[in-house]
Amino acid sequence: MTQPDEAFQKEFDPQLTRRVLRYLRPYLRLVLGVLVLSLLIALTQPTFGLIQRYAIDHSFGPNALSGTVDLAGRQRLFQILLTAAIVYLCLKGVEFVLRYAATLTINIVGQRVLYDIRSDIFTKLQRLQLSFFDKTPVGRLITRVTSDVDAINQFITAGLVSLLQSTFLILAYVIIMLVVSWRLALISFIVMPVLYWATNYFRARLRDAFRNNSIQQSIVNSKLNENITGMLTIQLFGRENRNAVEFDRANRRLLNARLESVRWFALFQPTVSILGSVASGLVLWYAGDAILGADRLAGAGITLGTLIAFNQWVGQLFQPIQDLSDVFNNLQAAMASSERIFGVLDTPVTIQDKPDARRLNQFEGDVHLDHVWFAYDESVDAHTPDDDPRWTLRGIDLHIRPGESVALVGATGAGKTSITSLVSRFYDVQRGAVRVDGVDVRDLEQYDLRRHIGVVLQDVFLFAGTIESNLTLSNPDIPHERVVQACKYVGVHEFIMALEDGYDTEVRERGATLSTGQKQLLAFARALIQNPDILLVLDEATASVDTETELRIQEALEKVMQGRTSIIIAHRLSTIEHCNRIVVMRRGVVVEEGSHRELLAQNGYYAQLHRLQYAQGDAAD
Ligand SMILES: Nc1ncnc2c1ncn2[C@@H]1O[C@H](COP(=O)(O)OP(=O)(O)OP(=O)(O)O)[C@@H](O)[C@H]1O
Repeated sequence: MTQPDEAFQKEFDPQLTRRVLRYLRPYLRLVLGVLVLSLLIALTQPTFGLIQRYAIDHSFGPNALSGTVDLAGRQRLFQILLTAAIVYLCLKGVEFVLRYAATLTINIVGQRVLYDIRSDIFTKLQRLQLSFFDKTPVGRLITRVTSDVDAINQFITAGLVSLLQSTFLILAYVIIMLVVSWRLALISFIVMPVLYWATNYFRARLRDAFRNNSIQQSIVNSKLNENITGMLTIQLFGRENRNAVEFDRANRRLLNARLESVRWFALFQPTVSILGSVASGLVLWYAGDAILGADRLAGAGITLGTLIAFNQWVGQLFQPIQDLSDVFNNLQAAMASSERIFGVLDTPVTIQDKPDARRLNQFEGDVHLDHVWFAYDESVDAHTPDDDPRWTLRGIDLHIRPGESVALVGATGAGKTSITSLVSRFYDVQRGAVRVDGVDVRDLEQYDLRRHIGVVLQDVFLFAGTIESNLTLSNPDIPHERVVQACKYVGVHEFIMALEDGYDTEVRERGATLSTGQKQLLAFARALIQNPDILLVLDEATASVDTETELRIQEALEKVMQGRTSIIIAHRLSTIEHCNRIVVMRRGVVVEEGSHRELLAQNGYYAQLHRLQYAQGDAAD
């Protein structure tokens, strides 16, 4: 996806270039190979003109054409022509092999570097803390791993290599032309600076036009997407006409952008072609003058063969000059992409294991939030005043004993989910500590901590794969019997067996074909199979299921909670009445605590919430 807010180009930056070049280090031999191959290709190129020149001057020279050569002489001349043709062909064969080897090698290097960078980004993304993903849109990260990485490939194949190859070729042509006839060479070079400038100019205009094209295209795409997915709302609110006008505006901008690029494109090729004709014309005029015997050019050594060879060289010199004019643009585009890629790679990992992090094989399941103050905003620190509005949790004290079930309730945004995120150490607290089995989670290995915590998310995430692999999370050590046992336990076995391939049914489009309730039950089964010591359930999903499914989920939840420390977030208070303890939160603080009965008896905030929900329930009935 195009990111209109991101820069496409950046000035050449030697430091960034050095960092990209570092990725070439493991492939130094291949890079040297490309260098040698490019040099050899550059050397073969002007040779074709030389062979033709030799053949023409020796076979069709003035003597041969004047008719004064006898038959034996003619045969000898033909022999020369034949030899020249064979050498020409052989050399073309060599050129084919060289080009094949060069293209293959450079692309192998380019692709390997891409592979390395993609792996580096992926590894980094996996280590980065959740707060990074809160701030960075998914589309942008995907662009890093796809198009930005491709721009680095451009940097290597179209940038660096093209720079080398074009420079070698230009040097080879210029030297051979100067050696064969310096006068004709200088005449031919007159057009080259104009060609370089024109190519630069047109390519820059074309690139701008293409960029504008893709921006306008992405605007049209997102308008289409919005209109198609939101068609119900659009028709309900009668927004068709207004949306049509908006779409037409975007569509027209796309049309204009496309026409703009067509205009430049239509000018580009004819301009190059005219410049080529001017160069050929100049060569023809000057060489013809010399061949036809102008006195002032006597001794210039220009023959018919030289004329034909020069005509060819001039044409061939155009390509590397055009390529060269594009090299710097390619490099600049790659600069912007590399900067963005290194931006991700350099993001500091704030949540990481201490060198002496403790390992815990068995968890009791004691969870203690000890005077916890927490804010998502990274500019908040331990010294930020208590009344700062950026605090999400303000001095939470909550001790949950092993095997105890605690429900967190409160209005939306009160900080319930934040508490569960802190127990898994997805974020670090600014003040106080979160302790599991008496150990600060910051002193534990993250892998160990999370291995013992089972989380049932409100939006159950199903991966591409079978139902079974989704339940075991692709762990081959979990036997099928255990999976079936867990599914029977939470009451989802019959449903799975009714599917086309039972446990081997492929989950499509992240389980779009499964109902919310079914996904929730699968999530419970998954949690059971992983057998965690601490269970976090974010069960808002029950809010959107029917009463029967809710009862089944309720039953499954009770079973899953048995014997383990559980923290449950529920919006439906009926779900959590049976919990050992209910913690009521409001704006980041705990306002009430106790069992369902105790809280009702207190007649405070919980009782109020409870009354409200029952009133709603009655109204709905
Ligand atoms: N990843 C995040 N980055 C920044 N702010 C966040 C993030 N997650 C939550 N918040 C903010 O923190 C506050 C507490 O959110 P939290 O999700 O903990 O509330 P909650 O009680 O679980 O609400 P709900 O019942 O709606 O899920 C809210 O104001 C929310 O906007």
